[in-house]
This record gives sequence, structure tokens and C-alpha cells, in this order.
Amino acid sequence: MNTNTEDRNQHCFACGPKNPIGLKLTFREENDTYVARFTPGPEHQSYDGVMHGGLVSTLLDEIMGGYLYSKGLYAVTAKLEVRFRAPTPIGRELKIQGRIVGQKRTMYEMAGEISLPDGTVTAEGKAILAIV
Ligand SMILES: CCCCCCCC(=O)SCCNC(=O)CCNC(=O)[C@H](O)C(C)(C)COP(=O)(O)OP(=O)(O)OC[C@H]1O[C@@H](n2cnc3c(N)ncnc32)[C@H](O)[C@@H]1OP(=O)(O)O
Repeated sequence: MNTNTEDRNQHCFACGPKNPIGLKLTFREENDTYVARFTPGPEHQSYDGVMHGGLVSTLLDEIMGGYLYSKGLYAVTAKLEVRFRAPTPIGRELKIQGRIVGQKRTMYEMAGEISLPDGTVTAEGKAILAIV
């Protein structure tokens, strides 16, 4: 683990600006929801034209964990559940959203969602994050 606080998380696969093969997500908060947008390319696919399910899970993991991190809470994912409702297509802008659902002591229950410009939800996430 990198102990240099200046450099910490700069190589995160999902959001690190210094990761040359990362997704380089950026975020904003809207009405108690964390939001990012990402357009997957051919390098992110599994079957032809469909985003890889592991990367769909990465987007959901990041939006939920990143939201807590943005609030100054350093959390790790203790549990992640993904429901793949529809194929997530390559080449269309995805809206990724995450929010806090509940909290018990150091455990946060989070929810996430990925949707297409027409509002179709392609994946939903539920996660338990542990503050460390
Ligand atoms: C910019 C940053 C954005 C980051 C977004 C991405 C985040 C990530 O992907 S982080 C990487 C993936 N995650 C990890 O590597 C985490 C690895 N796991 C761990 O570090 C530990 O297992 C950790 C911290 C989650 C829990 O460890 P520890 O505190 O020792 O707890 P543990 O002894 O397992 O459990 C204690 C209690 O916590 C609760 N708990 C632990 N895990 C869970 C869980 N998954 N669900 C519900 N409750 C849980 C339970 O009450 C448990 O008691 P019991 O075992 O009796 O049910």
C-alpha cells in the first residue's frame, strides 16, 4: 500500500488520474446521490457490444465506496451484490449513481444503479462498506 498521502488513490483503477489503464471516473454530488458518467469502449467489453460484468460491478463498487470517501470516510467494500438487469452496451453514456441507505456502527449500507440516457436501468448494486 502506498503510504504517501499526496499520491494515495492516484492509481485507483476506477478513479485514479495517474492510472494509465484506469477508467478515470469523476464525480459530483446531487441531492444526496453521488453521480458519475462513463462511456465504455470496445476495450471494456465481454461479449461483442456488451460491457464486461466485472467492470459493471467495478462502476457500482466505486460509486458507493467513493461516496463515503468523498465525505472523509475511508471505507472498504465488505460485501457487494450486483443485479444485472439488462446488457450494459458499449458506446453509450452511462449514468452511475450511488447513495447511502443506512448505517450500523462502522458499517454503511449502500445502493447503486447504472442507467442509459433513456432511463433504462442496466444494473443495480447493493453493498456493505466497512469504515476502517
Ligand atoms: C477512492 C476510494 C473508493 C473505493 C471504492 C472501492 C472499495 C473497494 O473495492 S475496497 C477493496 C475490496 N475490499 C476489501 O479489500 C476489504 C477486505 N476485507 C476487510 O478488510 C475486512 O474483512 C473488513 C474490514 C471488511 C471487516 O473486517 P473486521 O473489521 O475484522 O470485521 P470481521 O471480524 O470480519 O467482522 C466483524 C463484524 O462486522 C460485521 N461485518 C463484517 N463483514 C460484514 C459484511 N460483509 N456484511 C455485514 N456485516 C459484516 C459483522 O457484524 C461482523 O460480526 P460477525 O462476524 O460476528 O457477523
